Amino acid sequence: MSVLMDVRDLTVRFALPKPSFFAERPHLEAVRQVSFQLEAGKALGIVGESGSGKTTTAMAAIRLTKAAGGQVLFEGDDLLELDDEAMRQRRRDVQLIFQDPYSSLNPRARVVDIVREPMDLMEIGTPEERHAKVEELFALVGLRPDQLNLFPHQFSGGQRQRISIARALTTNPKLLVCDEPVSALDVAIQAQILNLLAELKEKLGLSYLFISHDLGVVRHVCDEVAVMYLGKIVESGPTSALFEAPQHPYTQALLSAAPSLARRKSKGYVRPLKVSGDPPSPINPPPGCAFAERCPRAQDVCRKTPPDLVPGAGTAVACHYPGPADTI
Ligand SMILES: Nc1ncnc2c1ncn2[C@@H]1O[C@H](COP(=O)(O)OP(=O)(O)OP(=O)(O)O)[C@@H](O)[C@H]1O
Repeated sequence: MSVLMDVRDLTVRFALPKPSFFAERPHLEAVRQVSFQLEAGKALGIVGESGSGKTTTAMAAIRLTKAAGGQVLFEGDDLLELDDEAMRQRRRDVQLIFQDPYSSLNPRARVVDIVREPMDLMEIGTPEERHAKVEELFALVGLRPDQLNLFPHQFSGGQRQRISIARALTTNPKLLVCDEPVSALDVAIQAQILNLLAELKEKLGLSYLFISHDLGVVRHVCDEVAVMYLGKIVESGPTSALFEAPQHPYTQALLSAAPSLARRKSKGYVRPLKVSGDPPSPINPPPGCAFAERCPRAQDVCRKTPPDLVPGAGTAVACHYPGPADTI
């Protein structure tokens, strides 16, 4: 298997407003030396609580957010170093699917034009070829040809996500970055869209960077999973190893809080996380392991020394005391 994307020590800092004229400008380190590899034709899920840095990692990896450091080798080219023209060419290889198909489609345009637009902007093919491609993709994502001239409001949420997927596929991308692609949809529709994404991955040999706070969703689609906590990957590995034998106490807490589909469907259900407290502030991250304050296994070393991400038999884990859940 060949590596499509090799991310090394990716770091992203955001400047925050100055608290006073004389004070130094504070920074928030949203992504802290994150490294991962994505193989061609595979899906890597990035999971974690809100604010853990999932979206910023993905956006920095495809240069839509500025990185403060690191490398992103995409088929060997460092995306962070490419000049504008080379990056423009590379943009065809990477497309995005957003959470909210309601707001990401222009309400005043017919869907045929919405889907064709990336090819128009990137001057791909003749007008006839572009139209034929739209028709082909419409069928591929499960929409009917007689729906081509309708407007977005004439479609359901799931159908609108199908339109977004068709649009993303017009440039024949190698990588789709899917940022919470089913979070805005009813649970019953979520499965249909996840199945479609899994099917397209096989048919087209696509790779996915798949961002979700929902482990159940990631399990459906991803070959590998990386768990983020306060801007760092704390555990990563093949999906089966991560779900069956998680080694990091934070992954174990996330998994034990992941509800069954039936519970998620029940009205008013709020997902609990079986650890107390909140993550520390990313403005002043603690010197040791960021999870130490919430961790049932934490010892002195955890509060002082940050653990490295170390490969193990199943997953790679950044913890001074990794081990199965029943050791908590
Ligand atoms: N433009 C920005 N300026 C300042 N801080 C930001 C900016 N964008 C994100 N952050 C901060 O960076 C951290 C990571 O945010 P990010 O959106 O990547 O997390 P996430 O895991 O994707 O969360 P969510 O699931 O809520 O989107 C958070 O502390 C967030 O407040």
